[in-house]
Amino acid sequence: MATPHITADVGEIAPLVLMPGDPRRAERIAKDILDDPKLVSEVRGIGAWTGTYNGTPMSVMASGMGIPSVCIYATELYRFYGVKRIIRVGTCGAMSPNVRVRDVIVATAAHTNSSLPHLFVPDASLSLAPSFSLLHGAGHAAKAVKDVPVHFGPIYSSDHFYLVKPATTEGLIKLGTLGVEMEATGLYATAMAEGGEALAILTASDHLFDPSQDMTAAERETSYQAMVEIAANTLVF
Ligand SMILES: O=P(O)(O)O[C@H]1O[C@H](CO)[C@@H](O)[C@H]1O
Ligand SMILES: O=c1cc[nH]c(=O)[nH]1
Repeated sequence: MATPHITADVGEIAPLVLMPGDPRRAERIAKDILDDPKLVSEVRGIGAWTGTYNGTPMSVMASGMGIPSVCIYATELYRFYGVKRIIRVGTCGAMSPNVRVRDVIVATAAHTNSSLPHLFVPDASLSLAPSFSLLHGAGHAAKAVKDVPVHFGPIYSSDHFYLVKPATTEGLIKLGTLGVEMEATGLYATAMAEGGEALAILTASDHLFDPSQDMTAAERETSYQAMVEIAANTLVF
């Protein structure tokens, strides 16, 4: 059975999924960490690979950029493919002065400027949070990573990469927000709506206030080792 955006047969995508935004990062991650990775869908260039991670079936599939895109793929995976757990492995801009480029952030909540939290329930703005069991697992998995700082805290999902409003950034930082990206809110909302589990783990690819260490486009595709190690071990925790 295919969906409008995935051509894999049911059973060809594992219940555990790693989901970067970038399709090229997805392919690299799949080939790096999965044994015997097989390409099972590539509609619109969004590749999905399935193999095993330390003997457990696991898939890697990209989400594309932005909340509408991640909502499409996550909904189809939870609703039609029996996926149980999705962990986003993305890049973000660091906001907090305590986070440096290349640090890892585990998103304990996702603030947003998107209208999505208002769409599911009339007259309510949902609190968008990851599943507790994945967050708990990430706490354990992060302990094995010694060489990269791992921060736990809220992040901000923005609908516009370039619309950075100083007053918004300042207010978010005062509330302890660690970084900005574009999908976690959509993934957390979709998991709640579809009865799945979700978490976002991010690598800071740039800093809003100090561009001196910012990653190049190539580094954003390839610098993911600590984040992916935590995410894969959390999926199987
Ligand atoms: O690196 P990925 O996972 O795509 O994540 C970040 O990068 C993209 C913007 O450049 C957005 O998708 C944002 O969320
Ligand atoms: O969405 C993103 C991703 C990386 N860096 C940013 O500033 N924003």
